[in-house]
Amino acid sequence: MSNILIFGESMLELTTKEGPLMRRAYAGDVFSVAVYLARLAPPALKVKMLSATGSDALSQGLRAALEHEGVDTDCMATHPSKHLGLYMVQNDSSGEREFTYWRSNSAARDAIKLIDLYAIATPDHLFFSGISLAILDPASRFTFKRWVADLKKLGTTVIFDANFRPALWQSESEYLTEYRWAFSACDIALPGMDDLQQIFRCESAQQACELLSAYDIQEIIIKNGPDSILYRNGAQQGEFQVPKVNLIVDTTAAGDSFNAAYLASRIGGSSTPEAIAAGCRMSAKVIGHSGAIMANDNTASGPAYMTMA
Ligand SMILES: O=C(O)C(=O)C[C@H](O)[C@H](O)CO
Repeated sequence: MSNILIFGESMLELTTKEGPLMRRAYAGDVFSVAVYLARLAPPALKVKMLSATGSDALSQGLRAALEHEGVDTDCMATHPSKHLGLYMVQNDSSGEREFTYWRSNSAARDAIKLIDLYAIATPDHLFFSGISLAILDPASRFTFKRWVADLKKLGTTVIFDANFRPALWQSESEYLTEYRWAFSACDIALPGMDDLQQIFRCESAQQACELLSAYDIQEIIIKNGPDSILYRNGAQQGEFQVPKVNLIVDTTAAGDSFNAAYLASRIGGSSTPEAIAAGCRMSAKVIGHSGAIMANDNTASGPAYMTMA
C-alpha cells in the first residue's frame, strides 16, 4: 500500500444554472485532484487530504463528499470559527471560465497553524499547488517549506502544479520567490503554460521547458490547453499531440483532472506518454460538463451528494 497526501484549499463552488439559479458543489484545485485520483487510483494507493475546514454543515458536507469518494480526511483540521472559501464560475461561449472568489478568511488558510505536520506519517507522495502556497501566511509557509524539505530527505516524492492566482499574492517578488522554491523542491512538475507565461514570462512551451530544466525536476509536464504537451522525464523528452475535444462546456478542473489521471497512471506503472494520454482523456471528459466534478459515470451534472441547486 502506498499513499499520496494532497495539501491545499477545498472550496464551495457555484456554477450558473438557468437565469439567477446557481448550482452548488464542492471543488478547489486540490479537491478535484483528490477526488479524480481516488476514482482512478490503483487499489493499492490511498489518497489523503491535508487541509482545514470549519465545523459548520457545509464544511461537514465537504468532508463527507471526500470520504464518499474514498479520500481519507484524517489529516484535516477543524477551525473553531472560520468556514469554507467560495468561488463562482462563469463561462463564455467557448467554455473558457472566469472565477470570482470569496476566500480571504477561509479556514484552509490556517491549516498549518492547526495541524502538527510532524505528527503525520511520512507520505510516499505529496501534492500541492501554487494556490496551496499562496493562501499561507509567511509563518505557515516557512513551516510548510521546512517540512517539505524534511520529507524529501525521507524519500517523499514531491509533486507540484503551478496554478497561478495573481490576486492571492502581494507582489511579483513574493510569488517569484515561492515558485522558484516550489520548482526547486519538486520531483514532478505539472504546470500549465498559461501559468508559466504569467509567472516567468515564458513565451513558448519550449522556453518554459528549458527554464524548468534548470531545476532538479525528474518529470516535467507542460500542459497547454488544446496545444501539444511538452514533457521531459530525465533524458527522455517529447511532445504529445492533444486529441481534439468536440464538446467544451466548462474548462474548470481541466488541469486538475489531467493531474489526477496522469498521477494515477504513473503511480500505477505507466510510461510518461501513456500517463499523458490518460490525463488528456480525463480532462476531455471533465470539460464536457459544468463545474469541477462530474458524476462518476460521466452522465449527470455532478454527484448528487455534493450538489444542491
Ligand atoms: O482555488 C482556486 O483558485 C480555484 O480556481 C479552484 C478551481 O476549482 C480550480 O482551480 C479549477 O481549475
